[in-house]
Amino acid sequence: MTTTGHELSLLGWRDSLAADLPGGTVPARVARVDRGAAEVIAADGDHHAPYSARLRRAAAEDPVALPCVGDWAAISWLPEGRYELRQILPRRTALVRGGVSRDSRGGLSGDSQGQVLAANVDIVFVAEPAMHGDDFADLGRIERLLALAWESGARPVVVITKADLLGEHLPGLLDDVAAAAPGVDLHAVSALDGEGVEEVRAHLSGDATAVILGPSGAGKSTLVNALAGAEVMETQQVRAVDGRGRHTTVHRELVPLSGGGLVIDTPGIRRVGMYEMSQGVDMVFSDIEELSEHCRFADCAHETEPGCAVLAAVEEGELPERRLASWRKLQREAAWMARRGDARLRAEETRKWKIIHKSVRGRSRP
Ligand SMILES: Nc1nc2c(ncn2[C@@H]2O[C@H](COP(=O)(O)OP(=O)(O)OP(=O)(O)O)[C@@H](O)[C@H]2O)c(=O)[nH]1
Ligand SMILES: [Zn+2]
Repeated sequence: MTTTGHELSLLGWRDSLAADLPGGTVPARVARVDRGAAEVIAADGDHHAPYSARLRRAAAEDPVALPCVGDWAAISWLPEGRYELRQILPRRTALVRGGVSRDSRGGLSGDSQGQVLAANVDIVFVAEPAMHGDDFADLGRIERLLALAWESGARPVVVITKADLLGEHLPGLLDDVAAAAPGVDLHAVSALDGEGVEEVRAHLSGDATAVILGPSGAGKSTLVNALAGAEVMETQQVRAVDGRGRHTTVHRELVPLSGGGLVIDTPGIRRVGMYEMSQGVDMVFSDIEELSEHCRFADCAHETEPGCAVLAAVEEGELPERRLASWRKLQREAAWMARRGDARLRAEETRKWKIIHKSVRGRSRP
């Protein structure tokens, strides 16, 4: 490899990926995707890299094969004087949208609705404002985003933003949030006075990649700017000179931070609410899962069953009623997503059979 390992490691490169790099290619990290091409960051600079014909064919079969922000890609320099994105390297983690399902080996496949939104993400910051209008932080929304985060394979971290708006009530709120997010690191930040920003940044030390999920107005862009120590979100137009001396303007959704680490901030991820999340829900509500082991009936739904340890915990004030309601809601939603996924798989099977039948019929005709 002709690239300098040092710079690549700042982009989150892992040496284990080198084995999957085809000959004649160099690695580059996808900073943004457009139809049929990606903006990538390589050791020698930023490049525009249209997809190879083979990659386009693979993506037409399965949209999960499409590059997404955060992917590591193998790019090659073509004789006609441009880069081509030949293939993507195996993903460590993937944030996916509904329509994508995981097979038993953990591989992904998707229908036309399916999409991988970000790849190789280590940390999901779940941002929730301490105050949103006149309301306090929404614990149910935190639980939902945590489920999505766990599902991706990345580690969630809860960030309560706009902490300055709460004053003396902050510790009380943080207690409630901690109860809604067992086993998850929790930080309160105020971008106004810089409070807590260093603690958040510490999660990114080295080469970790993070995404920020949270409602509109949570202060996500403000936080990214605080982490970057610059107005990256407003001034995303980065002029760069590529290896061949041409100037390209790159609008990045993957932002390398000067102090190490990278943050992904994309409109697509912000807007999306539909992911597969049944395993994620179990992770978020690990306290309820634990309690349910003490229910009299193994298949207890914690509704009206006698000897229900979950209902008993609510009764005794150990488990907030709100949290049980939130679990029910997300369970229902996850079950709905799963059924939808099953229906999709069945439809896909039927379609394949029809094609096979057609070709068989076609062959048997004289
Ligand atoms: N008081 C206070 N206000 C903040 C803080 N952080 C952000 N804000 C304000 O909250 C508003 C929304 O901030 P943004 O960073 O644009 O929020 P966002 O989450 O990126 O919003 P979308 O782009 O709509 O998703 C802006 O007016 C910010 O100035 C904070 O720590 N304290
Ligand atoms: Zn029960």
